[in-house]
Amino acid sequence: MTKQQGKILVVDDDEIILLTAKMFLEQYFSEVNTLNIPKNIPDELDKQTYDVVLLDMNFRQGETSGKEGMKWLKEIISISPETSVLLMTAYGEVNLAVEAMKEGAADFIVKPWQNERLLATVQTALKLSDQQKQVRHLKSQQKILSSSADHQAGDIIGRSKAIKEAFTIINKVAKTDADVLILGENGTGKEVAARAIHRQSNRADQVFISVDLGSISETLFESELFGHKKGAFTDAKEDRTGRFEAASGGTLFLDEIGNLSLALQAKLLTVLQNRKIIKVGSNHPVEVDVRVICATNSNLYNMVSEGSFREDLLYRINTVECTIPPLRNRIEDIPLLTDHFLEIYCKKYNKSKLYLPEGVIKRLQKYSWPGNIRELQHAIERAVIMSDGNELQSRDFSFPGDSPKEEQVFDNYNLENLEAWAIKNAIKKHNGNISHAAKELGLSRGAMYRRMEKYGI
Ligand SMILES: Nc1ncnc2c1ncn2[C@@H]1O[C@H](COP(=O)(O)OP(=O)(O)OP(=O)(O)O)[C@@H](O)[C@H]1O
Repeated sequence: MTKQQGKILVVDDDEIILLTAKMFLEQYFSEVNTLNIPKNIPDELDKQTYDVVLLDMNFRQGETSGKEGMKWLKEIISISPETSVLLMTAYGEVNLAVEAMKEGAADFIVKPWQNERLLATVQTALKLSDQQKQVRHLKSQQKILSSSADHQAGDIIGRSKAIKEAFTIINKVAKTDADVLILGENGTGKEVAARAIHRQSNRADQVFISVDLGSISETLFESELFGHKKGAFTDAKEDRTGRFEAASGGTLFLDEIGNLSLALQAKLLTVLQNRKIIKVGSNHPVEVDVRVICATNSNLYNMVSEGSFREDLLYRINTVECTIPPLRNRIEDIPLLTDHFLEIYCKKYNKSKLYLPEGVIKRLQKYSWPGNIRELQHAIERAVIMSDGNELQSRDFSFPGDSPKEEQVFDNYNLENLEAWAIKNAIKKHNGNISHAAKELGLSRGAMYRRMEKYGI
């Protein structure tokens, strides 16, 4: 008979009860452990996660109040909320057991038990615990997904020779489970490419979770990626599922991998090698089944020679490399992309279809687009908002460096104008590298993006 997967813990001060329960339950469930001292419960739950705990109500000779059982019930629920607790009561203590169910126990078993009834009750409790885990998993996925929903994009648009080379790699690698490293300047569409790989993969009906490693602080890195146990640190008010676990079964996109410190690179490497995570505050490894796609705008090979990126991590993540070309090297794609964004923004701002004259397209193709497609997208959005009539004009676009307004900025010392000017020029100076520009301005990447959004850059 194949045993059902399930970890059961039986807690009772009576060794005979422990032995009988263990011998019986072990025939049906994959792991059954026992404890005769309830005060060891917290340590045991810290070591491993149990699906079901069978808990005695009284642990002292002659004691029938059930107070101790109630205390441990609350403790178990607070340490491990997804564990189903079954209380074991003596005949006549049924009222107490009902009281315990109000406190969160899944059910109760009257001692001496009938084996079939014990088996059925434990099986139901196991199912309940599985469902609770699924609900928690879905909730945390939902939370993470809704926070990244704004960044979702459609298919990769483009027909230039340069982007077709990237398509070839994407199509070849998608069906495999190989780890992929996507390289390219900021805003070229690395995340769009990662989503395209996911959509064509065997994991397409599972989640795609994206993490911007550049915006996670050093202290929160482990908790964000691997999760934490309640109480692991001051702000850990409840258990938290990390991105690796939430992405299990699907694809995890690690953006800006070049921004990780050497210490965090070592932690990430261990997880990528073992495919197991350990939550902060726990010492119990959890297996994760994720396909990892990394991206960066940094030159990781240079970083390896400078000693700021681990060579072993680079070779762990770059099984296949795919470079997304900058927009200035694929100007043939500009008409397609502008059409695409015009459609989106005309709809968004309730404008009737806008036309882009040939001359304006040529002007757009002459510009170097240091912020790549993201910059083009913002430029079109701003032009749609500014436009009158059904045609966009060159004046509806403002290109840093060629606008006479640039000089006027200093006429009135308006701080917002000055800030927008500084941001645009820092991006230009660093050839579209947002991280480097943000560093020069003394901003985090997150703060930089918020300001770019604000000023429509
Ligand atoms: N080929 C494309 N077709 C349509 N939209 C695109 C394309 N490539 C990029 N975009 C859009 O451009 C913006 C930037 O894309 P994305 O976030 O994928 O770039 P990135 O290279 O990952 O940027 P970063 O390096 O800053 O993280 C997004 O809004 C995305 O929808």
